[in-house]
Amino acid sequence: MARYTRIAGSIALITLKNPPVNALSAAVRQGITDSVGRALSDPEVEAVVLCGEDGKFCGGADIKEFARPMTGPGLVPMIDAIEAGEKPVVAAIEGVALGGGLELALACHYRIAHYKARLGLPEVTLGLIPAAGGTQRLPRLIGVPAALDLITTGRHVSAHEALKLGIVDRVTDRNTLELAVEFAKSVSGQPLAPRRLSTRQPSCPTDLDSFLEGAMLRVRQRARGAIAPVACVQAVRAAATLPFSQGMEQEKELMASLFTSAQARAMQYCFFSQRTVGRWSMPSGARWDNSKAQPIHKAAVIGLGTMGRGIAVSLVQAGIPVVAVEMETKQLEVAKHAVTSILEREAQKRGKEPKLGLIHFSIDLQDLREVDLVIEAVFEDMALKKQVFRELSSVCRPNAFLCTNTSSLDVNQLAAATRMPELVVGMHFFAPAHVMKLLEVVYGPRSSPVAVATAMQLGKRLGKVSVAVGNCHGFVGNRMLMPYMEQSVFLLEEGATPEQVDQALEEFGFPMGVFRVSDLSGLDVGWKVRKGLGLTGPGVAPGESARIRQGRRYCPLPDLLCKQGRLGQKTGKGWYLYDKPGGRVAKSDPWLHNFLEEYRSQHGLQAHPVSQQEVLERCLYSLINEGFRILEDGIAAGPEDIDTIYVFGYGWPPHRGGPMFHAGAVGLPTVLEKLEHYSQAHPDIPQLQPSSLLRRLVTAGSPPIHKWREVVKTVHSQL
Ligand SMILES: CCCCCC/C=C/CC(=O)SCCNC(=O)CCNC(=O)[C@H](O)C(C)(C)COP(=O)(O)OP(=O)(O)OC[C@H]1O[C@@H](n2cnc3c(N)ncnc32)[C@H](O)[C@@H]1OP(=O)(O)O
Repeated sequence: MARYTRIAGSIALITLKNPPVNALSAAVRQGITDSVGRALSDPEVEAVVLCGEDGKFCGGADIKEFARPMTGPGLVPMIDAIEAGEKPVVAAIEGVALGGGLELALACHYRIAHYKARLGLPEVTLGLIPAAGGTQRLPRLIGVPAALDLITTGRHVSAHEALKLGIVDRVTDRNTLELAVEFAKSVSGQPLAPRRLSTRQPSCPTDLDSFLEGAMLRVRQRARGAIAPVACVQAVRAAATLPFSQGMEQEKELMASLFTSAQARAMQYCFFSQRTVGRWSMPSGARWDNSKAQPIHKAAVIGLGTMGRGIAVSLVQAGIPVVAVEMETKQLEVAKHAVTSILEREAQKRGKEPKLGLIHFSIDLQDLREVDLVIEAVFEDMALKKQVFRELSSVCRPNAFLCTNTSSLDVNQLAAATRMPELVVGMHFFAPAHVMKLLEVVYGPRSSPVAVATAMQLGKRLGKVSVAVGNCHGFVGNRMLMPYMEQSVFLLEEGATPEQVDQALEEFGFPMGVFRVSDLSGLDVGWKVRKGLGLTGPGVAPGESARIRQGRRYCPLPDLLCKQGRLGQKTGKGWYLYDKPGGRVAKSDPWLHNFLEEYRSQHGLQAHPVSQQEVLERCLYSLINEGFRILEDGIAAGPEDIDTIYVFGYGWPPHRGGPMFHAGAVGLPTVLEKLEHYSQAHPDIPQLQPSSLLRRLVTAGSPPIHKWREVVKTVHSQL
C-alpha cells in the first residue's frame, strides 16, 4: 500500500509501504494511484514527494505476482498519470530504485537520490524488458548508448554514476526526504512540460543503424539464445526511431512475448533460488536461522598461487585485513607483485584507491596467531594440505576457523589433522576468485554449524553467492562435471569431433563448450585428478585394459594428449590448435582429427555420425542424473542449490534455469526414458543408469521442482 500525508503545508508525501523492498504489488499500485489522484485534486497541494518506507525507494514490480493473474491498476497507466499530472512530483530515492521502481521515478518530474542509493533496470536478468516505459523514457533522458548499456546488462549504478549519466538531478548525503521536500517547494509553479520525458527526443549516435546492429551482435554473443536482451535492443531501437506512443506499443508487444516465456520462468526461478540457498540447512538440523556466525576481523590466506591471490584480493576488497602467506621469499615477492597489481587495477576500475594497507605479506606462519580465519589454498595434494592443517592447528588461536579451498579433496581428512575439527570447513572458490560469484561452503561430518554459518556469512561479505554443500569427492559442481566430461570424450571415441561437441553445447547456451574450457583451464588439471584417483599413471594395475578402469568404461584420450605435451592454450595445442603458447583463438587441428581416427582404428572402434541431440542428451542428462544422486545422498539440500552452483560457477545459461530446472522443463519422464535408452546402449557406463530419485519422482507423477524436497525427504526417511 501507500501512505498519504501532508507535510510542510503544501506538499503531499506519498510513502510506498511493502516490506522488505516496497515492491509494486497490486495493493501498492492501488495506493499510489489513489494518493496521486488525491494530491492532484487537492487545491492546497502544490507539489508531491514520492518515497519508500524504511530507506528503500522501490525494488520494482512484485516478482511473486508474475505467476498469478494480474489484479489491481496497471503499472503503465499509473506511471503515465504521474508524468501527465499538473503538479511537480519529486522522487526521493533511498536504498534502491530498480526496475518498475526506477520507471516510477522516471515518470516523476525530478529525482533526488541519497549517495548510497543504487538504481537500475534489471528486468533483463528476469527474462523481461523494462516495460513500464523504461525502454522509452531512459533513452530520452540519458541518450541511446547509455540507456542501451543499462537496459541490456541490467547493471545497477551508484547514485554518483546516476548523477553523471543524468538519471538523477541531485545526490545528497543529507536526509533525502527533507531535501526532496525543500526541492519540491522550490520548483512548484515552474513549467512541467520540459520535465516530461515522454515529450523529449532521445539523443542518438549519428550512425544509429550500425550502432544498433553492433549492439545486437554483442548481446547475441554475450547471452547465446537468450531472447530478452534481443528484445531490449529492439525496444530501444523503437525509442530511437518512433514517437513515444508508438514506442510504448512496441515495448508492450515485446513484453507480451517475453512475459509468459519459458526463459522468463527460468530466470525468475534463478532469482528466487539465489535467495533460497541463503536459507541453508545441514542434515543435522542446523540451519541459517539457528546458527550464529562469528565476526571475522582478520583473515589469512596460505598459498598464493592463482587461487590464493584471487581470494586475498576478494578479502581486501571487502575491507578485511589479510595476512598473505607463501613458503619462500621468492614466491612471496612474485605473488606480492601480482596481488598488488590486481588490487590497483580493480580499484582504478571502480574509481577508488586500492586498499594496499590491508594486506601483509609474510613467509612466517607465526604471523597467523592473531587471525580469526585462515583459507588454505596450497597445491591440490592431500599430504601437503594435511601438513599445512597440522601446522595451522598448532600456530593459530584455538578458536580460529580453518578453511580449505580444495576443489574436490576430503574435508574430513583435513579436519582430522587438526585439534578442532569442528572449526574446519571447505571454502571452494572459483577462478578467478575475485571475479567469480560462486562459493561452495563444504561441511564435513564434524564441521560445526557455527563454522558453516561463519563461512556463509563471510561469503556474503565478499559479494559471493554461497551455497552450503556436503562433503564428497568433487562436492556438487565438480562431481556433476565428471560424468559430463566423460560423456564428451566417449563421444569422441564414437565418432564426434571436439568442434561438434562444443558447437552443440554452445548453441545450448554455454559460453564455451567442454573442450574449449578444457584447453583454457589446462588438460593437466584433470590429469592430476585422474592420477590421484588411480585412473592413469603408476597407480594403474599392470595388464589393465586401456579403456576399462575399475570395471567401467574409461577413455584415455585426455591422458594421451597430456603425455604428448598438449596441455591446452598454455602449450599452444590441446583439443584445438593455437597460434602460440598462451594463444586464445582456437582453430581446428587436422593433427587431432588424424589422431582420433588412428586411436579408433587401434582400438577397433567404429566411428558413426553423432547428432547434436545425442551430444546434448548424453552430456547434459548424465550431469543431471548425478545431480539427482547428489540430492539423494543429501549432499545438496535442494535442486535450487545445484542450479545456483551451475549458473554462477559453471556457465550454465541462466535462461535455462540450471540443470535440475532444465530436467523439469524437458519433462522428467523424457529424461528418464533417454537415460534408460543410453544406458542400455552403453551398459559399461554406470553414470547413465537412471538414479533411483529420478525414478521415484517420475513414479510420483513428476511434481514441480519446488516439491522435489518432499520426495527427497521420503527417500531419506526410508534410508
Ligand atoms: C504484462 C504484465 C506487466 C507486468 C509488469 C512487469 C514489470 C516488471 C518490471 C520490474 O520491476 S521487474 C522487477 C525488477 N526488480 C528487480 O529485479 C529487483 C530484484 N531485487 C533485488 O535485486 C534485490 O532483492 C534488492 C532489491 C537489491 C535487495 O537486495 P537484498 O540483498 O537487500 O535483499 P534480497 O535478499 O535480495 O531480497 C529480500 C527479499 O525481498 C524479495 N524481493 C526483492 N525484490 C523483490 C521484488 N521485486 N518482488 C518481490 N520480492 C522481492 C526477495 O525475494 C527476498 O525475499 P525473501 O523471501 O526474504 O527471500
